[in-house]
Amino acid sequence: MSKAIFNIQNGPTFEGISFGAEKSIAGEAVFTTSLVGYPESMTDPSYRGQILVFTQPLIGNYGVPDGTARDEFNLLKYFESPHAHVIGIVVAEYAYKYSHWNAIESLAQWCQREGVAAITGVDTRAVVQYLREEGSSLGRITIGNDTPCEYFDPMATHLVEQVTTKKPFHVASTLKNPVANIALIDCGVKENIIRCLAIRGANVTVFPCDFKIQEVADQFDGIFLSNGPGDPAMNVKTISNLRELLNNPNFDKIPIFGICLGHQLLALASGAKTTKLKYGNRAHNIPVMDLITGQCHITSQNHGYAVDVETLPKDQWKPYFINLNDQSNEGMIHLTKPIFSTQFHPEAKGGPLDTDIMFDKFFHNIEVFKAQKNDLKMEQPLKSTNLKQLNLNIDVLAKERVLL
Ligand SMILES: NC(=O)CC[C@H](N)C(=O)O
Repeated sequence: MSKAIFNIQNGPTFEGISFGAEKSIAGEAVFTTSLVGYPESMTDPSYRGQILVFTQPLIGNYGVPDGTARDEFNLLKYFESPHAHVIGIVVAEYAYKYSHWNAIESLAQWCQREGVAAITGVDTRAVVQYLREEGSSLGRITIGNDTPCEYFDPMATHLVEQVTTKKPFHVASTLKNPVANIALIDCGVKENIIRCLAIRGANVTVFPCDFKIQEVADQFDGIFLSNGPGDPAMNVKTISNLRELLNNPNFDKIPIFGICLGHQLLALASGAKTTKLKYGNRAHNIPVMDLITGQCHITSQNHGYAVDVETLPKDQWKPYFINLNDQSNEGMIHLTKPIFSTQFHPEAKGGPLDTDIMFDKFFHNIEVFKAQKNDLKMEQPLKSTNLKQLNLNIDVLAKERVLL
């Protein structure tokens, strides 16, 4: 067992014990107040490049499930992507003994295999007090007698490029008659988002982040914009593709739904701005209010940026949800088109399932769209021949994300 040191740039230093990879690292230090769900959070691509501080004091007590287990859609059953994306974790007390029916290894073993630095014995309350006062900060974990890494800001890099699928892939519905064909722009999609679409009967074709969606949108019944890491403004190509899609009157009726980064990209494509929050919202119990119905929902969240609601073009969009803790924007809805987006995560994993209804709303919009297409006799089912012209024959597409 080596000693480890957790430093915050221009801030305090904490000494502890290493229980993960024997690898010193540097990144952005952020905290989550979630009580459970460390395997899901650590494999969520949105955490790419970050050092995650858990405020839940005891971490590791239920071990880590089988990261290769698959469900009926060939999606990962327990992980949100095949690998860990956090580069380090900071905990108050690591549970050296774990027990759970589906655990196959300890958190320490998994971190060691995945190259994630981990430190235990840290007063995480003090870390959070510092980050809340001073705002998100860079941090580093130094193992043993290693020379400390230089501080490094992952937000200054294009993180989405590192996590998006390298080639399109296809997740087929298990229904004999699938209800919709959805195109998903993968900026680092969580497995459970794809599941939430597939479980409702959709075929989901997943495209790399900079894929020209405007060129194939007519083949689909709905478009989904995924979550993802980093500063949303870095995604220049994706934003310009979305802008073309939004500005093309042929696509006025196609339903679009974006979650978290997807919400931010939709806002940027519409001419709005995003800003960095002081320390972000990462938790499973954040209250948001639906500004249309006045209903309050408890939501799962993981973001460091937010849409500046004042910059939303008011002739096209209105805010949909508001965060009841810090009044930040939590979603938007188009005034005339079937498009909406949420800053929070309705797919949860982990977290409360209250806002699962957002997926139902998307499918309702799809149903309306399909009925309109029928009326106008312009139904265009997903024709693999058309996609073939783009080398996208769905029958030969990969069945899972294509990593480097
Ligand atoms: N979960 C996400 O999609 C995060 C979005 C973005 N990277 C942010 O931090 O705000």
